[in-house]
Order: sequence, then C-alpha cells, then structure tokens
Amino acid sequence: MSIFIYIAAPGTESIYILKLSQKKYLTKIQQINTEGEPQPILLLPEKNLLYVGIRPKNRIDTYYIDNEKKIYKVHSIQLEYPINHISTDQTKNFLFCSSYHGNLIYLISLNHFGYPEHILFTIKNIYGCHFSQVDIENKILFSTALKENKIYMHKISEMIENNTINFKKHLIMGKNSGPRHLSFHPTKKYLYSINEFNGTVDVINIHNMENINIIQNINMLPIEYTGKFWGADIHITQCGKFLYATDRSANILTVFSVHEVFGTLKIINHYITEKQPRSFHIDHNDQYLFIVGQQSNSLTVYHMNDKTGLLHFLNNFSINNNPLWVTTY
Ligand SMILES: O=C1O[C@H](COP(=O)(O)O)[C@@H](O)[C@H](O)[C@H]1O
Repeated sequence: MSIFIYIAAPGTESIYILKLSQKKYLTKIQQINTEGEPQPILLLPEKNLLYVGIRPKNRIDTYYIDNEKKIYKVHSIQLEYPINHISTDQTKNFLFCSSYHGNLIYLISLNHFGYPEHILFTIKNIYGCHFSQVDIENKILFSTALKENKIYMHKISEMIENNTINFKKHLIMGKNSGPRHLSFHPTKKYLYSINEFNGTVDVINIHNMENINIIQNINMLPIEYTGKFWGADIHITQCGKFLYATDRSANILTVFSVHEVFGTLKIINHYITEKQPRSFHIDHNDQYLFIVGQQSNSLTVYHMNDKTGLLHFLNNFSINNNPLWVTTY
C-alpha cells in the first residue's frame, strides 16, 4: 500500500504532499499555497482532515483530504497567538493547541464535521509551552513548559464540563533542561520527554498521579559529542519496543530500546541525519520513519527493522524550503 506524506514548509508557505509507492519511489502529488507560514500539522484520518497552524496572521486552517489524498481548504479560525503543536483528545472532539510565544494552551471544540468551532478554555501561564497531549485514558493533559523546566498536568473534564481548572499539578524537570516534546508509551504508564538544552531524555513514571516521578535521565548524544545541545522531537513505536529522538545541532537521530517492564531506555545506535531535524514521524505500522531537515531542505525516509529498531536509508526528496513538520496518511 502507498503511504502519503504531508510536510509543512513555511519557507515557501506551502504544504507538500508526497506519495511513497509500494516500490518505495517518492513522487510529489501536490504542493498547495497556505497563504501564511504553516508550522504544526495534525492529520485526523477518521474525518479525512488536516489541521494546519498558520502564522504570522495566527490561525488554524482545516483542509479536507480527498480520495487521491490531495487537500483543499474548508475552514479557518483566528487565534491571538501562533501555535507550535496540535493534538486531539481520544474522542476526537477537541483540539489542544500549544503556544510557545503565548505561554498557553487553547482547548478548542470540534463540530460534527471536525472543524474547529470555539475556544472553550485557555490554560494560561505555561511558559514556553511547546507540546500538550492527553493520556491514553483521556483524563489528564500533559504539557511542557520549556522555559520553566516543568511538565504540567490538568484534568480535561474540569475544563470541558465546568470551564475551570482546580486540578493542576506539575513535575519539576532537570535544571535548565528545557522539556520540549513528550511521547506516551502505547500500553504502559510511562512518558518520555526530550529536553532541548541538555541533550537528554527523561523517562517518567505516570502510574500514580499522586506520585509522578522521573525514573531515568539518559544522555542521547554520543559521549564524544562536544557541541551545543538543541533537542527537538521524540517518538515511540506502536509496539513500544523502540524510541527515537533528534537533536538539531548535532543533526543526530538516536535509537533506544525500551525495557519491556520498567520502560527504561538503552541506546542502540546514533545516525547522522538531515540538517536541523526539527520534526520526524513514524507510520502507524512501525515500518517507516520520515524525517525533515530545516537546513538541508529535504525529507529522508528510513525503513525500520521491527526486530532490532535499526534504520535503513530508503529514499530522499528535496523540499523547498525550511520543512518543519511531517506526518503521514
Ligand atoms: O524549539 C524551539 O522553539 C521555539 C519556538 O519556535 P518558533 O518557530 O515558534 O519560534 C524557538 O524560539 C526556539 O528557538 C526553538 O529552539
């Protein structure tokens, strides 16, 4: 089966759509002008929709994905602040949009078409908020406050039903670590944080909300690396056996194995990859890893070995320019 790849390229104010054929060829099937710089994107296959955060006239545009997997714009909602990350709750009725510059999270309701309707609630004072996502039980929203070195936790039912937040907890992360993106273990109660400023990944035990704690802090870069740290993205596989993380300064993609019971990490390998890899994506069958480089202006596709987690270069495609976010259908 073919895989369709969606890439936000703010440098040319466009979304690229590429097709990875069964024979592993990459072809461009559409490049659409977004009338503004697209940054985070989120694909909702259940409704054939693609949400795109646009700046500097801040908004979320919604695109419909047709049978050929091409897109056209169907809806737009204005926002006060630019957004850096979009996620949905587990019922796909709400969006959570994090704003690093606005230090907040917008909770937005979706109508029956899946279009963003109203800002229901705004969680304020999350300094340098780069990411927010609800846990698999659809109860607690976890978000990163990069400038505070904290991870915040909020109960989503309170915000949706009562327009309030009484329940608010936070976990203090390493000093000057800068937690940026998170990834939830698919079946166990562990959470992984990539830290922008210290080249590390944290493993967090979230079994008991009264006692959330960091159980491991591991360096993600080779010991001989002496450059600056600039951690970016982190994703765990659907099988829960492997975790991947990127650094934009070292241009390295690190592969970890995940302990079956304790969720802890062990480095398997490092790969030199695209230049300034701000975003990458793993397809839902854990078969391919797609990574874009803001400086190299290209996409690389790797095949993932399901037994070892190791990557094998498959293909590369030029993206003009500053590709910043990638996802697939
Ligand atoms: O990861 C980062 O994100 C912030 C915000 O990104 P922006 O594209 O919204 O400006 C950025 O300022 C920071 O330098 C970068 O490391």
